[in-house]
Amino acid sequence: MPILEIEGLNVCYRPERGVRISAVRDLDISLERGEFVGIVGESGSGKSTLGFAITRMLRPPAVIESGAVKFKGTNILELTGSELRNQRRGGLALVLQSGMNALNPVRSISKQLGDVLKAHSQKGEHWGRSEVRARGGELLSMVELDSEVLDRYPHELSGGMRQRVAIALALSLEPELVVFDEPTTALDVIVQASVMETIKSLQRSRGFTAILISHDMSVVLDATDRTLVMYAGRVVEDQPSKTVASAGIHHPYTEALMKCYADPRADKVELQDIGGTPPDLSIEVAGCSFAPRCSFASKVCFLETPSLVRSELIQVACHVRLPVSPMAKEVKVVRN
Ligand SMILES: Nc1ncnc2c1ncn2[C@@H]1O[C@H](COP(=O)(O)OP(=O)(O)OP(=O)(O)O)[C@@H](O)[C@H]1O
Repeated sequence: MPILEIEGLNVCYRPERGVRISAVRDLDISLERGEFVGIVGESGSGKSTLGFAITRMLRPPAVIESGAVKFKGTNILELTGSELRNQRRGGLALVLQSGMNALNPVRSISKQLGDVLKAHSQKGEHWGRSEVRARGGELLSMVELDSEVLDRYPHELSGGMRQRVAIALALSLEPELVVFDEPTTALDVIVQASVMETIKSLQRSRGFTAILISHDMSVVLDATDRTLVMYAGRVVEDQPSKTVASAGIHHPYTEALMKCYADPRADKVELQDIGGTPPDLSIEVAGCSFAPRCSFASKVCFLETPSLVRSELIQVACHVRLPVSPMAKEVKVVRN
């Protein structure tokens, strides 16, 4: 059984003043145990909304309009607060972009760890000062930090150290699924690479299932087994990460994204912007959301929303690349 199954998920934001925004649309995703899956897409494509929905951390004005998020077969969207708290142990965890936001600025790291361990303690467990320090030392060493960090406050740590502490906190309850939402975006390139190495090695050694959310295609391709490309709240492509660079079939949006990133090993790099702007998610339009920016788009693309179609290991939602609609078979493909 997959560890995570998302079925027909629709999430929107309904602010008191302002328009309704449909951030995640008709999403179906399935993750096998131990997989490391990357979710990539431009700002506003719905990646974080999805990450928050998976870990049930969405707050108003976000509303889950329909769908299911099944973790080990249980729809976590139907759990009560206390059932959800019980699920956190050995369950789901979220690591956010800035370690500072995840940490309490006025409590030392050991106190914060103690808070988490006590809040989720199980029958027979006692989290006194020495137990917390022992477990804290173990967790910090897992993320390559010295145990003296236990006595520090978040403002005394560098950005990279804070992010490592946030990862240690997330792993303290031994989650089986961890969502990393832009875990290294706020860090400089060198620290970014070393924190990513730690995440990769922890994922392999501890065997948890992981989702890495990033706008950076190269980070996702380097770290993950499988890449999902999101556009305007939908998954438009699902490929094994190692074949993305060489694959013969792509969604035109993925192709455009790939042209925006530089391979640092390449002698010469030519970058192209995608052109146009992402769609206004407050307006429901027929057809493929990428069609107005797509140089291959044809009539059918403006009329029917394409669904993900499988071709061997690849899934692409595009009338032109993997046509299923009888209408799509008749259209003339326009190439630039
Ligand atoms: N609290 C909110 N209230 C209203 N709209 C929101 C809110 N949070 C996000 N949105 C909207 O939902 C859509 C998806 O946002 P989301 O943050 O999930 O995208 P993202 O791909 O994670 O972007 P980024 O990489 O910039 O974080 C966007 O149009 C965004 O403006």
